[in-house]
Amino acid sequence: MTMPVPQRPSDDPLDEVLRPPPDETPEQRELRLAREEEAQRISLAIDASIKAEKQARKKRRIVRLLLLGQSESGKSTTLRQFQRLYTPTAFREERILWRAVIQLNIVRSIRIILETLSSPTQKSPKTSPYSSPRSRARSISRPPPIPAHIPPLPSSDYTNDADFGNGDDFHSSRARVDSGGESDPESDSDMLSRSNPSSTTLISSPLEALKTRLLPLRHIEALLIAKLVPPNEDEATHLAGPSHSTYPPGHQNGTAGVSFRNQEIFVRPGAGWKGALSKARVNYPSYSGSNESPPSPETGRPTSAGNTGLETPDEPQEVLHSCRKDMIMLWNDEVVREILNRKKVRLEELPGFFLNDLERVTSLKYMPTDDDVLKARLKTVGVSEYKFEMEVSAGRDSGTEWRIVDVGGSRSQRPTWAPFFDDGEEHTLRIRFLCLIDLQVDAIIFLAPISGFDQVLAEDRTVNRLEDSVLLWKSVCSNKLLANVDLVLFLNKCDILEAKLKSGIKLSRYVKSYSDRDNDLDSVSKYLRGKFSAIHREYSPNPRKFYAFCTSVTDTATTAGIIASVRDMVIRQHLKQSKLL
Ligand SMILES: Nc1nc2c(ncn2[C@@H]2O[C@H](COP(=O)(O)OP(=O)(O)OP(=O)(O)O)[C@@H](O)[C@H]2O)c(=O)[nH]1
Ligand SMILES: [Mg+2]
Repeated sequence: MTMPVPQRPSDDPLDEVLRPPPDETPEQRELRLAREEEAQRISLAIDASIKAEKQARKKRRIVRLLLLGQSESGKSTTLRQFQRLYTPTAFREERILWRAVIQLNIVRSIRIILETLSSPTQKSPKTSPYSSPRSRARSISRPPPIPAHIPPLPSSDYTNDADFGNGDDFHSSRARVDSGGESDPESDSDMLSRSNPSSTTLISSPLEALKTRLLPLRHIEALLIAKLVPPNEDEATHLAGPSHSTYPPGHQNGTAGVSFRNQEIFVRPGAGWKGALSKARVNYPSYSGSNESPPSPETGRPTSAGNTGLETPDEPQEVLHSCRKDMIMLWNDEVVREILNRKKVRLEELPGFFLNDLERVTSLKYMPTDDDVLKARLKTVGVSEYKFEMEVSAGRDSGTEWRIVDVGGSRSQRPTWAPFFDDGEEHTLRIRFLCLIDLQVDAIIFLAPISGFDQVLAEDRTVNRLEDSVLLWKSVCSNKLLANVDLVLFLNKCDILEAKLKSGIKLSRYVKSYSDRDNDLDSVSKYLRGKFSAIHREYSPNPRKFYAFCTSVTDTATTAGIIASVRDMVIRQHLKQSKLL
């Protein structure tokens, strides 16, 4: 007699999951088999690419760096510094492409000034030096009757100097952003118009006349946006929603009635926007890398970096050139400066500031210098990897392939970092696996712009920038998946920090624990470095070295030395890891 053998449950836990459903129809079966085949194909392709990558890493040196930090922290600028140092020829050849970005940065600065002048402001003290009759008498902006109906300027990126006293270390963690105090829409117009009370028409004032003369800037702003932003990225022009234009009404073009005060033009990292510009670029056969571009044979002056067909060649530069005297007059006007000061609009500290170089950068023969390229501002969205091999001229490291991953740092962009260290969803596992384990990030450079202690995030005006950086740093340090990745901290924008401290802005006003320590660069940067170091020590899953530098990544001389140290450190780490492969 034979006994029935009981069915033993499988030892493989996946068996249960993978077993086809008992009532599967022939069509469902076919579908399932096709899906399994496709999954198998993808899996094999991934395995092949992992293998190829491993072999490549063994054969030649591939060093991978990830740049992290909040928006405007200096990630893309650091990337440009690497490119400048390691692929100088390519960097130099690309400088002309940055001219369009710089043109847009200039237009934006001028627009901020005009909007600031048109917005109502707080009551100034009776003894305000801003209303000195002498300065008014010398000013171009003497009698503009500012229309009272113009809506207030959106608050600047700077927090008010209120004591928020919420128990946190950061006074401004829930910063009140709008300028406090009593609103007095007439105080600027008082200041600007008292010397000519009879002027009533908009056009009768020098400021309004000047605004009218600057109208073409609005047109080139639209052109430049069209040129820099690919057609499928048109949300770039709608980032913050429209607000009222401060250009005089009636001027019709693509952006009529809409102000771009609050929005920033962005690009996805990678060669996309450069490609679009360079395809249209006129070649300069005799270009030798001097600071001036060679003239075009037909016109005797340089041609533009790009031509989308919307413009005559180099139209933005021609317009900027023809408006330069007015822009210079506006920026150098005493009363204008006083109003900007009073409203705490510190353009010099905003990214993409070129107003002190207007004569040079609006010249028809203008070719951006290395420093200009580093100062230009173009926001990043998405995540992208830049590969570059060191040129022979870069010295002993030539032949090493560097892969630098740049990400967009604004809050809406941070979910895109997830593949690098999110341990959440299962579908990200494979990507993380690729990025961190097999492709390996050798180090992360984390940028914390410590000059932002009195600023709020552009995308969330309730959050202090320094506090945001600290929280981000904490999450990077504590991430288990990054436990073996070296972290390098750049306490960045030290040049701006120094200027702020020198101008009398006190760190202790925003960071309570700083109390009455010296308010100078050395003391402040040491203090903040200590804070970041403590977080690193406390939150790192495993003990690891702490590398920190006080940086101004727009400064080529100091940054070259720092990048050399980082490079040596990363290569050492890389060699250590390759031995483990
Ligand atoms: N003065 C000064 N400006 C800096 C420094 N670092 C960066 N900048 C400027 O700050 C602006 C923002 O820098 P980016 O490199 O674009 O910032 P990012 O981190 O890439 O920002 P997102 O792309 O928005 O994430 C640029 O105009 C830079 O020139 C610095 O150390 N000092
Ligand atoms: Mg960027």
